[in-house]
Amino acid sequence: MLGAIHGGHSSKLCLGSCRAVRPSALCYRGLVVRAGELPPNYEEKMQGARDPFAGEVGTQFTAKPLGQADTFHIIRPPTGMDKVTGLRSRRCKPCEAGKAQALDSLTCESLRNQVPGWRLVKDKAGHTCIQQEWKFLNFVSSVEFFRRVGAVAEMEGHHPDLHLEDWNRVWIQLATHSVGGLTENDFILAAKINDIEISDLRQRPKAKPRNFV
Ligand SMILES: C[C@H](O)[C@H](O)[C@H]1CNC2=NC(N)=NC(=O)C2=N1
Repeated sequence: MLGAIHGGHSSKLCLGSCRAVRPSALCYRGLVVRAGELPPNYEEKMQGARDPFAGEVGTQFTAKPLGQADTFHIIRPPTGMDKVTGLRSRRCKPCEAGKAQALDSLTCESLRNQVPGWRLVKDKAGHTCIQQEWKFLNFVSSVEFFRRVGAVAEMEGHHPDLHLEDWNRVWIQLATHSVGGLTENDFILAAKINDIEISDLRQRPKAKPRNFV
């Protein structure tokens, strides 16, 4: 459960989850709100937040605590930290046609460097997309991989093009169809797809013959 946001900016990068000290109210940038009325895009602001240190709690965080004595506080990570903590921890944003712009090639190249295994290609319509290929144990494992990817895509509201041929050869293409090119959503989803556990689906390395002595 996340707590109040201490108005100050932490100079330390603090990662980890937050724990309520005593859930009585939230002090958000000096504004005390009831826990039920979380400010908008609260999760985004809490990215990389952490538990307060004992000393911080003990000293009420500073001489001038922003919340009530019994609010619970979180030291916010420095502004813009989400750019540093990586694509995997970010969320895709809904993109309506005409509102989002496709990324330029320089930006695509730098984002591509953050998603190992993916490469920039042209899809069948000639639009730039990113693609990665896999080979799985069998047809069932390939379909299970699609199921796992589908769950992440639905969670993010951003969807890949899934291809499966020769019963266990899989490739995925990612592009933002509403802009006809690549947006950050594609790289965020690519990073999350890279995080999917697939060791149970891959071809097992050929067992070496064991010498029975
Ligand atoms: C509103 C919402 O963002 C759109 O319907 C989403 C759904 N999933 C999507 N997935 C992809 N790959 N491209 C899109 O443009 C897209 N649009």
